[in-house]
Amino acid sequence: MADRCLKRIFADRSGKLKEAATLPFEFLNVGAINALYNRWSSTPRLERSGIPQTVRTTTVAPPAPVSTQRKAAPKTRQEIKLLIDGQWYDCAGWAKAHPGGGIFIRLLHGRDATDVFYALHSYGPNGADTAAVRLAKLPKCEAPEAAEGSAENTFRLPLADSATAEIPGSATPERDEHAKELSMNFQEFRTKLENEGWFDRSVGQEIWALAQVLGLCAVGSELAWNGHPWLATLSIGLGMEQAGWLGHDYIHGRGKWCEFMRLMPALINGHGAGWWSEKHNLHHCFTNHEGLDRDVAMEPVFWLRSPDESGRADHPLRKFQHLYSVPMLAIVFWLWRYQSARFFIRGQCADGNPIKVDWVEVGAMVANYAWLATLPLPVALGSVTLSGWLVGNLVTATHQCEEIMPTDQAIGGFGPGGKGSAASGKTWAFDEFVDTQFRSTRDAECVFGPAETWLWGGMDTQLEHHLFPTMPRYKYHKLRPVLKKWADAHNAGYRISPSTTILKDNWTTLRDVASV
Ligand code: HEM
Repeated sequence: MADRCLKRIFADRSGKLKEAATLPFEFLNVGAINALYNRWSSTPRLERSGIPQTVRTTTVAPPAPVSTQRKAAPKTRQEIKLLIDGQWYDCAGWAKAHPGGGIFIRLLHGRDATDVFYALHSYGPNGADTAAVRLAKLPKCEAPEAAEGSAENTFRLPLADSATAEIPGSATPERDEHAKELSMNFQEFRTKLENEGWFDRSVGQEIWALAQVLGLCAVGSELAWNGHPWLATLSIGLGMEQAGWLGHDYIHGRGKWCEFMRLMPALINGHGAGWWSEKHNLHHCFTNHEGLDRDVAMEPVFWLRSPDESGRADHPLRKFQHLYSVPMLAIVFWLWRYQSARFFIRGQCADGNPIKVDWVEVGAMVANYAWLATLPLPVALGSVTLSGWLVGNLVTATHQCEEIMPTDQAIGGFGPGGKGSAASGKTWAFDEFVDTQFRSTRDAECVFGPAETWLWGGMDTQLEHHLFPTMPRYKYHKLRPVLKKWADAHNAGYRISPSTTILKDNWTTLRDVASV
């Protein structure tokens, strides 16, 4: 583990990685300490998942300038290279087959993707190891060539040398340096949590969570069929709301159980896992980065930065956004239904590449509409509206009032040639993953007791979730003090506010931007 971190830090500028394990003590020239360190350095992650770790050799190959210098854009459209655990991988072929969609791989070209890889994938300790096995089979390669002076030379690795790199986006040299250190320490923290079993799922908790959703929907349906529309709407609405949070947990989760349960959101809410995963994971990888995170890209309906600040064209709606924001969020689940259906009908993912239609999921969505059709119309309409309104208000509250990161404007949002499409042939600039999470969200302290915590469905531990998306959500509250302690020790900037404050800050942000 430490090995992996050190390889990333101590790659030298000539492009050769030195014997990473000895490096931290090299300047002290104390051989005994080096020997001890070598003996004690922990097993790398791929080895722990049963995969031989070819990266961990005495002479680390290939030469990988994790530098630090600014790099050139890829020579050809096909060149896609990612750095994971100190090893460069040629991902040009893999991008086309990547189960999460090619967009994620292409956007990370030329960058250290270690943190985001372990955050999202199955790699052993979190229920499966498919992604780690796949990674070990990818062709290894050398780093993208540096070409100083090139007009395309506009990007940096996330762990760039702050003294020399030109840093686009919202990062500054000081912040970049801090982000680099944080990333290194975070990997050790993650390993510690893995070893302590934080990623293990509990059968009892899984059954209880599912029983609540099914119970509320079943009771609600019974009430609806027996002439109690108000109670039925409340019961089904809450069931759908809880299904939203539970589906979120399943889709992030790894392993057979979560994989199987990915159908649940389609069955209860008509939301497709494929569509949602792509949208939501863009939010996870590039949190609060304008142009990529669609959770903060809602103009002209919601403006999080004024046109003066963002340089984008204004719209008359902006002046009223704080007035309509809270009621308008009632359309969220309707919108997600529409977008899920459109995903299949268009057969395309965000970067325009064709998707493989999951017919079982389509069947589950059809079953959902069949169930709704058996309910009285006001109950069906009311339940979807109520659940979407609750989810919409809680989801937006945890990010909208936080720092918005103006990504390299050249990404151009989702317009033509933007979003890291194959045609763009360029490497993008993002802020570092771990640091971004601390800057882009905070935890909420529920002030109205357990009922409110239940309604938040885990979103009140938003920071824990963003750092460890594959961890079961019922572990997050216990993790909170542990994370806080770690964050304080590393000056990471852990933040928490009463839930009422967060909701108010969210609304105030909209009002302030409206009044500019
Ligand atoms: C280059 C090495 C990579 C390999 C071998 C790889 C492999 C995989 C595999 C096997 C899956 C299926 C789910 C799983 O088993 O975890 C997956 C899903 C996914 N990957 Fe990757 N991946 C790579 C890089 C990346 C990167 C750098 C990102 C993000 C920037 C990313 C984002 C995703 C997303 C969003 C999903 C979908 C998750 C879901 O459906 O819930 N992948 N990847």
